[in-house]
Amino acid sequence: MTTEREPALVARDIHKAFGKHQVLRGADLTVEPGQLVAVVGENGSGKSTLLKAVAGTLAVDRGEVRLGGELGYCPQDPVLNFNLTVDQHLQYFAAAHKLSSLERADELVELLGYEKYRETAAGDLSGGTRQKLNLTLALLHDPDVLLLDEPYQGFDWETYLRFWDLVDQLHERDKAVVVITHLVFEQERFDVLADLAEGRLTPRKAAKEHSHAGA
Ligand SMILES: Nc1ncnc2c1ncn2[C@@H]1O[C@H](COP(=O)(O)OP(=O)(O)OP(=O)(O)O)[C@@H](O)[C@H]1O
Repeated sequence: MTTEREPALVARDIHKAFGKHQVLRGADLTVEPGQLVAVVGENGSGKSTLLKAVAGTLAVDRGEVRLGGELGYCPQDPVLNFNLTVDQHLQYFAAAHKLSSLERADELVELLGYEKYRETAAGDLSGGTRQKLNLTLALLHDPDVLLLDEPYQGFDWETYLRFWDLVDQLHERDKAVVVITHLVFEQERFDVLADLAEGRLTPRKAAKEHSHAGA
């Protein structure tokens, strides 16, 4: 018996212009729980604009977004307070999400390998470490839908591989994950590639084996 589930994310007919520049012109995206989706497209095609629109940090001109659960958004530019330490960021975000413990934060810091910077102010961190903190903050409340805008910029190779271990774990736990990527070699990791061109998204199945097929 198959049970119909609500999509994790539905974005419909998203339009966004900056002045006369129509960047999004009716973009549609549906993501199911447990789906890993790549948004690909040329520089300037509107990928970050789309994610901001879906995350609700940018007002759209037209269109609708529906989420089937809690959202986590990791923007391209870390939004950190440079005067606060890593630990202070974790504590404030945990409080904002009303989390009773920092267990998940500890796990993520360890997995991304930046424990030794916990007492360091964000302003003194390297770009890659700031990005690790940015990603940790997006994942802290264990969201159901994750939007990641080139989340591994500045990561060294080891951290990049750990990032993918983390995404695999989320995938297995039925989280919906949308990642903006430029890297052709990693496209086989995804269930769906959504091409953004001329303001619209065209989804196509990635070449990988579909572990969820028929499940
Ligand atoms: N706040 C803004 N004001 C004016 N124009 C903007 C603004 N934000 C984005 N744009 C323009 O919208 C277009 C799409 O930008 P966006 O950053 O979404 O592209 P992208 O596909 O993510 O690019 P990249 O691959 O280079 O990261 C670009 O032409 C950009 O200059």
